[in-house]
Amino acid sequence: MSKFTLRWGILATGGIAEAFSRDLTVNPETRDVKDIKHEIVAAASSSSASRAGDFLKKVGASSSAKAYGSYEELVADKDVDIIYVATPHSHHYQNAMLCLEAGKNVLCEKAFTVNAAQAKKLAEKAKEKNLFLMEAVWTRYFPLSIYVRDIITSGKIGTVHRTFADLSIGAQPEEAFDNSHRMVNPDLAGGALLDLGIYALTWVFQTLYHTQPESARQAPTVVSSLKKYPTGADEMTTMLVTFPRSSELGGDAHGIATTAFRTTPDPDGKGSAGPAIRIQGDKGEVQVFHPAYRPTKTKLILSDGTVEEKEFVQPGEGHGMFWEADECAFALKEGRKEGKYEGLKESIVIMEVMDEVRKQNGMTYPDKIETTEYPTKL
Ligand SMILES: NC(=O)C1=CN([C@@H]2O[C@H](COP(=O)(O)OP(=O)(O)OC[C@H]3O[C@@H](n4cnc5c(N)ncnc54)[C@H](OP(=O)(O)O)[C@@H]3O)[C@@H](O)[C@H]2O)C=CC1
Ligand SMILES: O=C1OC[C@@H](O)[C@H](O)[C@H]1O
Repeated sequence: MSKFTLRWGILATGGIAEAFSRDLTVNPETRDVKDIKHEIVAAASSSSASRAGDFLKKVGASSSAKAYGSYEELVADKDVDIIYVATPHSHHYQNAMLCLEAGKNVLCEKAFTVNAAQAKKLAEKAKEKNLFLMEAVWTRYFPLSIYVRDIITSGKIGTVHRTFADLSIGAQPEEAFDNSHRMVNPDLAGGALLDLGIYALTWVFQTLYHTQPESARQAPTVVSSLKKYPTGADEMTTMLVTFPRSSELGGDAHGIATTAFRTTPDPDGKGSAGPAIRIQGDKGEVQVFHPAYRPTKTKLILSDGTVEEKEFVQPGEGHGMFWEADECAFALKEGRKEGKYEGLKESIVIMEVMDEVRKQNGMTYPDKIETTEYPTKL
């Protein structure tokens, strides 16, 4: 069988660019995916071509892959089908727009942009240019997430009324990050909300919004509380998200999404504290264990006494980012322009929730990273 080959360009050479690129080099057959292939054909570093070259060697790309010392050169490469944007959140809008303007399909790291206005502009540009664009929320594409969503849509736990989701990391930020680190630096759109809260929201949205019939999906309202870190970014944020639903679908549903640096839902690293995510229906609940971004364990508990625990062992080598990469390949092969398990409308609604949370709590970022002006030099 001839395989569809997706030729990747990697924009930036930091931590997640490395993890993602290594996953691209894992043979898809090790996860039973037979009809697509990934190839890294180029990488670019904003600092130097030699850094990009070292990166390509480190991740095991082919020796023919090209190394660029600017993102502009990468987007001009005719051999690149899709670009993975792996810069800090502050830069996603400018970098993704650069790719789209150059006619490239894009997979852009989370949080998609700094605000919803930027996300909308990217979506419009992708549509205008007939290009694929997806937020890289890798968790949505895990077999575990597909299993949980199937439980919900099959009605096994009845009507789902509420989801609790916590992604907190149990780190002392003063020790873990200096003030210029992207996790806490407002110039890089740092803070728990955009970096980690997005995963708590992912669980709330994929269980209370995405699992609804498309015509019934309505943007939620939110009330929130946010605690700031001395840099001005947030270190702890909690959101109560209410999804309006008709009475036939069970009436309103509540999502409680929370995130923090200093605490963790898994203090002993063994799950003794219980699940990080609880999806509650009127016939039972599904629990998902920490960490919300890369969970491997679930527990289904039904009111008839059924208890089913499941472990999702990662097939073969790799980190698990290949599932979202595969989705990009399938989408391009099939001519789809958006991700199957989180389209652009949903990414925008989630950005709107985060905008509202920041507004309610007076958390702003510098104008130059909130702007939709393109190009803007950062
Ligand atoms: N899906 C996931 O599990 C994860 C996702 N992420 C997301 O990936 C993105 C990048 O995170 P991560 O890889 O940890 O970050 P790093 O700081 O490790 O890397 C970011 C890279 O972006 C480039 N860059 C361009 N401009 C800047 C700038 N002004 N400051 C810093 N870096 C810059 C640099 O590459 P170069 O010099 O080559 O241009 C740098 O190496 C974030 O949006 C984050 O939310 C992060 C971790 C996990
Ligand atoms: O996306 C992420 O997931 C894992 C976390 O450790 C990281 O900070 C975050 O960016």
